[in-house]
Amino acid sequence: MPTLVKICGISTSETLAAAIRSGASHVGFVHFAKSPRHLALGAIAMLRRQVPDHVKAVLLLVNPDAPLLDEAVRIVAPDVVQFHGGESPETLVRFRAETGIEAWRAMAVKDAPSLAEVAAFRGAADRVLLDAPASALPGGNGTRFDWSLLAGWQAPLAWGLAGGLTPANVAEAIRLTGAPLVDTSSGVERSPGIKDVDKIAAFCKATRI
Ligand SMILES: O=C(O)c1ccccc1N[C@@H]1O[C@H](COP(=O)(O)O)[C@@H](O)[C@H]1O
Repeated sequence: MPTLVKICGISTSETLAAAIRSGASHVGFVHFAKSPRHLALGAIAMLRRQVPDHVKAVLLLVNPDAPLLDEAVRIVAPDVVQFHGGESPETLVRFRAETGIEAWRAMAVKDAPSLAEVAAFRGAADRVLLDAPASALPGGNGTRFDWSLLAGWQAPLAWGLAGGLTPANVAEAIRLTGAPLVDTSSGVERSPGIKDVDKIAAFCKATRI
């Protein structure tokens, strides 16, 4: 089974096309004002319309309140919403029941007990994204967690690996963790918020091991 690849924080048609051409299974758009990758919902909707059916459009939100979530879903019509804050399992259950849209939840992994918290999202999230703990931002910091924590881990639901993945380390990350999906943002950028088409291509190529 090929590893699924999500390129997140896309903000231009050019880098979106590069991700699609390079074989990404998912492309992500960030709506979070503090992020260098933040886009207005209207701008995301325009890019989203350029995503072909075989690639899934992921909308990243951080602790959205109900009106923002409703508006974002109405304007963007994403295939997936990636919740990247402290959203509860109940919030995700309600979201999925009301919209029928796939819900992912990012989880900060700092130690073994934090991995145990993933089980609370079984039946609530369609997938969890294991990411490094928050620092300047809740995510998108280019930092990785200790992948050896995943040795022998039995995933209680579908999952993906995020945090500090780059073209240079993603193959090793897949080999070590067996991640079925890898997610990168800052690892394929020239500078914060500016994606690099060559790095996107190199990242996608490096996942085919
Ligand atoms: O990318 C952002 O700016 C961002 C902002 C707020 C929450 C999450 C964000 N990004 C996500 O964080 C992980 C890891 O990113 P990185 O590869 O370490 O840069 C990934 O899921 C991003 O989509």
